[in-house]
Amino acid sequence: MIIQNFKELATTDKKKDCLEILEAGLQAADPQNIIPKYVSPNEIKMNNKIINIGKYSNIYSVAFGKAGDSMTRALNAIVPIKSGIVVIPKGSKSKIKGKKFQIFNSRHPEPDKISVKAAKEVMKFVQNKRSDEFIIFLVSGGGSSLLAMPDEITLDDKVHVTKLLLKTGVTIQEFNCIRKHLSKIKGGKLIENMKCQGVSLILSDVEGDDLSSIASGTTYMDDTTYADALDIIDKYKIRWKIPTEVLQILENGLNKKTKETPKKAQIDNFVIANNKNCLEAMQKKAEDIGYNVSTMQIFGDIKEAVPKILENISENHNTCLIFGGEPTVKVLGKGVGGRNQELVLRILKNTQKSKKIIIASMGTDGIDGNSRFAGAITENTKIDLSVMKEFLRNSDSGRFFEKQKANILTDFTHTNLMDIGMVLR
Ligand SMILES: O=C(O)C(=O)CO
Repeated sequence: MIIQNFKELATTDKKKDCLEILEAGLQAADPQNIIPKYVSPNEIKMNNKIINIGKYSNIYSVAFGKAGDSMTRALNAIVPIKSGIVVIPKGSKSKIKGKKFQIFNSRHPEPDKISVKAAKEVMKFVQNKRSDEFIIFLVSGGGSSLLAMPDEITLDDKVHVTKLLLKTGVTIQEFNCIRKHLSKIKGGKLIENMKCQGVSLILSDVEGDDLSSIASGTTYMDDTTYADALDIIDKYKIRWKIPTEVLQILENGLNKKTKETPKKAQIDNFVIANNKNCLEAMQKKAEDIGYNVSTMQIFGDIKEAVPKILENISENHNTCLIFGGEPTVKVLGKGVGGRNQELVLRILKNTQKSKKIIIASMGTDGIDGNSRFAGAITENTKIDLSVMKEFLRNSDSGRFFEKQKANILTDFTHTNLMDIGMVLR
């Protein structure tokens, strides 16, 4: 079981069903179940393409992102990896045994000195490999913050811009467009001077599996420009909050004083799993239990995502609306909580008059926003509207559900395929 407080939360049959369906989604997101589908000791098979890795003199791995440790363990169990690097978030403990892999625990969602150290090591490692050698990159969301190589700006400025963008509610594509244009490693720059061959196996946590956005396209390329980065800054009217030095870098790029990010991919980048795989596994589980299932994905502003979910809730019994994706939230107060807990609270607030339902949502990575929980599960019991509004006003949904003992606990799950949730009747 990945959900650690399953028993405590499963207080009714319906809640138990709901938790079992979530659990199926989490299992589908587990790299231990994903990597063996595509990798064998001598081959990587993907999209009708076969890469013969057996012919290289040495095989190495470089993993960065929330799933880095688990992806490496799964790969290392199949392929004879000579050595590698793993960069995962602080607090998520590596389960790798032995000394073959260098492990870095850097900060997420804002980078820290370890992110810079790890980026330098990864760059050196990649550039040192010979043409008869091969690197398997294992990429997952979170990678953008875990590897940082600020370009002509200080780490403090990079952290400042990251915090600002996180609070502004920009989309991940917009966020990473700016990050790629302030970095010496993102947007394909990591592999620009690589002499050996390689492939990138990717867990997608971005809408439409946009390769140039997942972990900032570090092993891919960039399809955005300096002009796009500045347009995003103006769209959200945050120019005045950005340090002059940072704006200068972007303006220099716009005026062609510095080179654009790479526009052509050098190696194959394959998405080996995405959020839809979780939803499919959840649908199967729910149907096996006996529910009529519908599925949908939600992206964009959480306030617009909620009405879409409400519209799709069935009035019939034994129905299950499964949703995935990743809405964005604007952080308002100094509360505790993440977008999943907030989503559950918003649905709860809007279904006070509806027949009995179970509402749940969680991050497949196990950590929702600044809370220590993955998400929340609740029944639509009557709650004072003003109380819910107050918690929402302070972005404090985590504390709201803590009081109800309704938070879902998994700890770091060592994967990241966005969010999963459902409304079950
Ligand atoms: O860029 C990142 O690190 C993300 O989480 C999105 O992939």
